Amino acid sequence: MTTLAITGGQVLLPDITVTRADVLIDQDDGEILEIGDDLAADADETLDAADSLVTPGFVNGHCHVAMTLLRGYADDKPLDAWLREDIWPVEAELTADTVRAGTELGVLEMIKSGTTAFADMYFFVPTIAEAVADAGLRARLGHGVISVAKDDEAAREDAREGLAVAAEIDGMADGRIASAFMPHSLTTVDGEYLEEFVPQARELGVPIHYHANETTDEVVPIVEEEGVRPLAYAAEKGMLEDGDFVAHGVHVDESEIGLLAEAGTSVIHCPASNMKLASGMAPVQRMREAGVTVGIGTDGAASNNDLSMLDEARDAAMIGKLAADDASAVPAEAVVEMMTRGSAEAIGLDTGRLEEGAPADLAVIDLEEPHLTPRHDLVSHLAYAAAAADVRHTVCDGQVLMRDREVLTLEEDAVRARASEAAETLVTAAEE
Ligand SMILES: CSC[C@H]1O[C@@H](n2cnc3c(O)ncnc32)[C@H](O)[C@@H]1O
Ligand SMILES: [Zn+2]
Repeated sequence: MTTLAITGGQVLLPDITVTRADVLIDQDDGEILEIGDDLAADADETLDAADSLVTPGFVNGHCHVAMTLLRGYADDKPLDAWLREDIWPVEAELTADTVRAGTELGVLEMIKSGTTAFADMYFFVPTIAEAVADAGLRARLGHGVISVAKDDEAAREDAREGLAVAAEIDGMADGRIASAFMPHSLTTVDGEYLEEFVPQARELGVPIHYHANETTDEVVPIVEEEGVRPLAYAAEKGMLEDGDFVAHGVHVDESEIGLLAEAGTSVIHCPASNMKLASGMAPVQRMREAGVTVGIGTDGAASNNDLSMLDEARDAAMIGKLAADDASAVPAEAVVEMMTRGSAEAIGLDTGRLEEGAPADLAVIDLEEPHLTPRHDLVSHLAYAAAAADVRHTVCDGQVLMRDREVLTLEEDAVRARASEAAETLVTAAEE
């Protein structure tokens, strides 16, 4: 057995308290062996965590990772115009090569900001899976299915690809990669295709993930045409079951919150994207009170514009209070729970907690910074004050992915150069 000890740090436990302890990891199994005092002596390797907080790796519950290529390409528009006028035309020019370059840039940013697991909906998913496997992260990935603006055969082909990709990649990278069936949203995939393909995803045994109730533009047509709220419509189509998870959930009413809680379908809150696209304020406090599992996600880098879960945590706390008109709503403990275990449970990956027997996925945050001084409350610092640049080390599945701010699984300069070139190629192709 090869062992790694994280020594001298303050450790964030599953009950969201902090204690002084070392963490001993079995690197062969990728599991935490013990959390306690003086565990360095028997370890083969150590990572210094003095003056640092050892936290579960952050779990980004909803992303489009290769959209790093479109960071800053189109800003300051609402969702529908942004997608139709800017994003979808350029995404039509994506290739496996450009998606690989964008994914590498995205996972590099994730590792540098302490994220060890994420859920992602995009195109060229086997290529994304390979890049995630090589970088050493954990992910649940799916091909985003869209039927609008396609003829019947093209729409079916897209849905068939969604199922085939889910079957192909599930369990890759020694189980670090899982899959899901991912219809883009309830308004961009026609009901007939949902009825045909969702049961096939159930047979495959994978969860369903989709954008839901993100803007009022997505709610009104369903209410008008179907006579029910969007999540009641989703339930009719078999898309609201235990293990399923929806992104955004901004415009959900009490009846839909009840449906989510009853079904065991989770919500991934994307506060930065919701603010930037002016989509609205999700009722996070209300959903949590009703027993809905809520995780946190960045959405893509084109609507955020970064992939830092620490930024997202602060945004979630701030907008959660505003939405509830209550400064005690969505407190620091809730945010820290949502960005770790909450997201992990929502996307169905076994991670997000530091305890014996749990997967060894963690980040070490350097506390020796002016903005993290004094240290009254480290949970508060994680929710409100820590930033991506404070992450010293990142470990996933027992493997050190970043040591002393140096990423070991990717060559940073080369990744940035390839991504810049791919972004240029993509945008040029879209302009021709
Ligand atoms: C079909 S793959 C995923 C698809 O989703 C687009 N997208 C990015 N951000 C959002 C968002 O906030 N709401 C809805 N759709 C979004 C992305 O550009 C891809 O086309
Ligand atoms: Zn999204």
